[in-house]
Amino acid sequence: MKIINSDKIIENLIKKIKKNKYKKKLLIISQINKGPVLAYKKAILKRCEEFEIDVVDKLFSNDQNHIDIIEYCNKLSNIDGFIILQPLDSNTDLKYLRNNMPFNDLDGFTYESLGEIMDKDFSHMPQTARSVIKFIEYMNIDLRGKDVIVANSNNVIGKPLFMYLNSKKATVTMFNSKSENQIEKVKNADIFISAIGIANYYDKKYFKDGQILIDVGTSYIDGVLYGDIDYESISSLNIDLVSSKKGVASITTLSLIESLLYKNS
Ligand SMILES: Nc1nc(=O)c2c([nH]1)NC[C@@H]1CN(c3ccc(C(=O)N[C@@H](CCC(=O)O)C(=O)O)cc3)C=[N+]21
Repeated sequence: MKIINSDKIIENLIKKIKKNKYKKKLLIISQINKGPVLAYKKAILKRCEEFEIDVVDKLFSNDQNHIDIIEYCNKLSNIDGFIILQPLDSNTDLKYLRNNMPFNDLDGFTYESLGEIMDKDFSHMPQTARSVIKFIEYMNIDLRGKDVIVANSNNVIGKPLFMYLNSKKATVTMFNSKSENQIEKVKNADIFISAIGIANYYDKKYFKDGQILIDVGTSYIDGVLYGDIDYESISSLNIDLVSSKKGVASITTLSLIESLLYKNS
């Protein structure tokens, strides 16, 4: 098992970010202030401080909703990009927000961005999917003709990655929670990308020599980070692995900032 870590990707992203000469302002919208949302916000704020990027960190309360959010946004000026940290409160209408957010979309949120992705324009790709692509590019993987399985079917990982991989002429299978015969299917794949969020779910019986595995899962149990794949059980296989540690999650924040600085519309 060979572990591919993010060190070099991070180094290159930081170099690129430091080259930027223009002052930029990021809008972060959230409605809950704990768990993974808070963890991500703190990671973003820390990097923004490091790179002297202005931030509007706006936390809405649970009795506010999409109308309050859009009203607030329409009064703001000089925003260069936004991210809405999910989930929002269930009373906040995502559809309304996807139709009405007035700023540059950095995390594949708006219907316009989602529509572009369907049309092979990946400039507003969600950052988690973008970070998976950064690893694929870093590993120099030729996707043409490859059998790729994506174990995730949501709007920020599975569906955008499906469109991207398809555009690169891979043969893509997207799993969902009802997918059957997974062992047989995963075993026959060239590349397996997992984001199910169940610790150590995929073990040795799913894999074989020569495969490339990208584990996007991050489950915390008693403060310890686990991926979807049981690394210990596959350690003797000849596999290239992007593990959950020093993996996809470790570059999403920098990728977000890269998009803020270099993708203006
Ligand atoms: N619209 C939206 N997009 C998201 O991508 C999104 C979201 N909402 N809601 C919450 C979850 C959670 N999530 C995290 C990502 C990185 C760290 C994190 O800690 N990153 C560290 C590094 C961690 C490591 O080194 O592995 C960093 O970037 O410096 C935490 C949490 C994103 N999410």
